[in-house]
Amino acid sequence: MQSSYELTVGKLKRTLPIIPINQTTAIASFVLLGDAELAHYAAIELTKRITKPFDYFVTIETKGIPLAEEMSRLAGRQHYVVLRKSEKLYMRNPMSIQVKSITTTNVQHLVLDATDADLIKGKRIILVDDVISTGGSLVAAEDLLNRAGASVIGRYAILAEGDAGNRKDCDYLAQLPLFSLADVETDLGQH
Ligand SMILES: Nc1ncnc2[nH]cnc12
Repeated sequence: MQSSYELTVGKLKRTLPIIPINQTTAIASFVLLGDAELAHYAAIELTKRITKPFDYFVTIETKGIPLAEEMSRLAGRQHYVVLRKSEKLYMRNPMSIQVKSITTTNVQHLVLDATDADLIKGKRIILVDDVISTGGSLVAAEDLLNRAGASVIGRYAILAEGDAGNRKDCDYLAQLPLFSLADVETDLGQH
């Protein structure tokens, strides 16, 4: 098996390194930060697919931010909301929820500033992120948004990883496989 993965997103191609994340599994590491071309192109393609009326885009810190920024501009939205990974001193009454992600070992938090919570109360939300994988971040994000009185009416990501490719409630541009670490190591050992 290969030690990198050739990703195709519409007209764009990227070579992703395959990185172990635990004893058994490796991922093709997709880092949207810094890839202005891909963020812009993916935003155009995903924004085209939005058919329902909505009020705000919401994304999850960190790698969803460039995508939400581009999609907001394209959809003519002045403001979008970022669920942060930690409380900041400048936040007013932050609301928070626990989340476990595939790429981080520790339990993380998603945090919503009360100023943003006030903004999205009773509003229709489209969640956007770079990759949907286990869905853990998405579930936590939706719980937090529901607590704030908002409802998620759409979910868009550039990539759906592993089983997320079977989800019917998310729209995405390409699928990303998960890799067995045994296969990756066998391959690396041959070079
Ligand atoms: N393949 C991947 N690359 C980068 N971040 C991820 N988060 C979940 N899956 C990922």
